[in-house]
Amino acid sequence: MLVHLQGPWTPLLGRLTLQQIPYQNPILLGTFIFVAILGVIILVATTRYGKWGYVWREWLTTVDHKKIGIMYCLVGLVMLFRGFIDALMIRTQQAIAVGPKSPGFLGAVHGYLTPFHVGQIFTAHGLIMIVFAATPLLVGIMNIIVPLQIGARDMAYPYLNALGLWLTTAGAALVMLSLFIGNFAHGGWYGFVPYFELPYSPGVGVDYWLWAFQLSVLGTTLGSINLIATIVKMRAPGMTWMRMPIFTWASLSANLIALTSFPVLMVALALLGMDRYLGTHFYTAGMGGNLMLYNDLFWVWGHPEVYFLILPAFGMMSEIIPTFSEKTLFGYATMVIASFAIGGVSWGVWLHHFFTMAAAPSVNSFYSVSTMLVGIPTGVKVFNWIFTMYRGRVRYELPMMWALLALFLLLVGGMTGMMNAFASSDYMWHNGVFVVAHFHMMVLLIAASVFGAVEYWFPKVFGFKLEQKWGKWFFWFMVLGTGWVFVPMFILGIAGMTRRLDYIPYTQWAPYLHVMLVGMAFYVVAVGFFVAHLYVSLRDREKNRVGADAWGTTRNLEWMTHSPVPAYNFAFIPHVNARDEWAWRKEHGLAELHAGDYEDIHMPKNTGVPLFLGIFSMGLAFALVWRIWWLALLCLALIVALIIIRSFDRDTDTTIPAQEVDRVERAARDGVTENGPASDLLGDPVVATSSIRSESGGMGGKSSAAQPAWAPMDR
Ligand code: HEA
Ligand code: HEM
Ligand SMILES: [Cu+2]
Repeated sequence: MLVHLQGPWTPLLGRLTLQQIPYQNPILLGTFIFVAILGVIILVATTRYGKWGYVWREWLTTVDHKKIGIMYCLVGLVMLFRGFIDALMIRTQQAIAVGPKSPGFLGAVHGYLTPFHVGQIFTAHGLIMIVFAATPLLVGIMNIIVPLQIGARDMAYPYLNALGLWLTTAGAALVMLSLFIGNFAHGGWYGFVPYFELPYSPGVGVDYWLWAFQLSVLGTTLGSINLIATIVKMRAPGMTWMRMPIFTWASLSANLIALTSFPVLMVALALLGMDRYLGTHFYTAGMGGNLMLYNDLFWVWGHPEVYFLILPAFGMMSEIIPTFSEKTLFGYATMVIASFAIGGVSWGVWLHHFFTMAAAPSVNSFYSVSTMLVGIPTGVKVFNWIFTMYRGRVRYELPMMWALLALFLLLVGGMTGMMNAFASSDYMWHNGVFVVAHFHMMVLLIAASVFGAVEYWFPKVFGFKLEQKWGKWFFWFMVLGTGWVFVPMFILGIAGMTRRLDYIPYTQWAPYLHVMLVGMAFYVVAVGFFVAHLYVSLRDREKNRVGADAWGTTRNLEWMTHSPVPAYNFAFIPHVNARDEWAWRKEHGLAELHAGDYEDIHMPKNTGVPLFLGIFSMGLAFALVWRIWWLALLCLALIVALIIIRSFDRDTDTTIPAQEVDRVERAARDGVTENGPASDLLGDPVVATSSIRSESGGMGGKSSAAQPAWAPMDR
């Protein structure tokens, strides 16, 4: 039998005892066994196929923005799955635990989860979905696409880029670890004071929440510095501000929001940490602290954060809609202005998250009006997209379908957001599921844009298109799930159902809760179709190989270079002549490939330092959660030492020789080289074709210009 470990070693492990491992909980035990088996399979497979060297060289130590972006997306996808399982558990619990006679299992009075578990689940779901699923997916896509769109060879700070990835991953891993060692916070994703203070939440849950959050904040802030610097400083010659692709604009505005708001959250969490660890009183009413300070600081980040998420999603829609309407984007300049207007106003609306906290009516009115103002620039965007489609040759391929779903969700989420913005109506349903339904429309809009963007840019990154059949099933079941889960939620919200419930006494609400469970079944089927979509796409990838311009009607620079993109992105840095440069080149007959006298290309060199900084940061966070002071000091010392050692390292770059560039270019152009085929990102031989293999047709019908144009001016 496992017993509480007592003895001279106990102080060495801080608060950590064997009892903290929830082996009595069958759900967690099952999850642990599943994860352990999966882990062993991956380790054995990597060893069996001798891939450790490849994984280390090509991925773990990489500073290539494309690979870092892919890894960000993988982290986001894994966490999206975890967050989905959490949602499934909440919905199942609420469908069972309704009515006074509802049954109880596994030690719960109603349903199969205790209130403590339900609390942990919605807290983890909220935090994971926002900072470890949506954020990494968006940052990942920005990482891959922005340098390509501006004609750069990498990000401004490739090393910092890898560090951002590994810090975010460390935070995500910490949340996952809390499943199996200890527990997670159960007071909601945005935290409450004084409830999250030590006397009221003495366990490790809040500490896990605090440090995981803090690691992701650090990672995202570093990422935003990098993206801003890249966009400002690394644009190809000729790319003036108003020639910048719209997704790059969206990324710039989003990251300006991130850079100015994330540090506020860092401070908010640091002060809470000081309260918990050092006994200060920033947020307690006694000793001169102020409860409202936390709410203000948190939401001064929290609201701009949602626009940090939505602006890149808008950027994705703004790329997809013109391509599949075979037209240029309507109202480019107003799109840019609207992004910055949304970003600017986002600073002055945070109080709408606590209209009910008894501020003066004049204060509530101010924030009500400022919140509503956001509808104007957002509306500008909506009309611009509609006018882009108007009289265009709209092709309903998968990326476009996702973009249109996103547009629809924006209308529903936006209008219900406006309803929240009235302080008077918010008084009725604040803390209710109407608000939850509002923001799920918005976050599912982000998910829809991300899926659209993945469909859209996948061929650029991997060299082949995703298949369409299973992808469409996946799409339609997502639509079904969204309708069946969130329409009843709006109704229950108006009926007065509050959020975060583990038990619902009103039997009258049962039908709605059961309909929502059916919606979850649609989502589960959708996940199955998603897996089939990926599997079939990978299996049939040779059939779906594409040339540079995968969709035929693309418009920006990223479509000018090969698919998959070579390590150096562009053999020659392109010279930009127009907005929609690639469309311009196609129109001017400049889409022909010219081999040239390639030169050596100077690139950043791989390094394992960011990975180890991530690992030691996670160790530090874990030690702080459990108050294992020696481990905390050790990890801190290792982090400082690594930073110092790295700062003396002068050997941080490398050169791709001209012959190698020539080989890769020729392989991509002709599919043959003297030294064998070039490699793609998956490590397989690329058999690039000299003609495009897209079914969608090129500009004006049949596929035309497909290959990169290294025009003489591109030097
Ligand atoms: C990406 C995420 C995202 C986005 C984009 C938004 C966008 C908006 N949100 Fe939402 N919101 C959240 C995520 C998001 N929100 C989250 C996560 C919470 C809760 C957190 C928590 O408590 O856990 C929340 C909570 C929340 C509240 C607090 C409710 C409460 O706690 O009681 C309020 C109140 O005003 C609000 C309002 C709005 C408004 C007005 C918009 C606007 O930006 C919408 C603008 C869009 C449109 C209006 C549609 C398009 C426009 C037109 C077609 C033009 C014509 C229309 C008009 C001029 C009106 N949101
Ligand atoms: C498959 C899709 C999803 C489903 C079915 C789902 C379901 C739920 C449910 C049932 C809740 C609890 C509601 C309550 O308190 O009564 C919830 C809360 C929440 N969800 Fe989702 N969700 C989904 C996707 C997402 C995504 C993609 C995000 C963010 C990017 C997200 C962010 C949140 C947040 C922030 C909360 C609030 C947590 C809290 O109260 O502390 N969800 N979700
Ligand atoms: Cu808000």
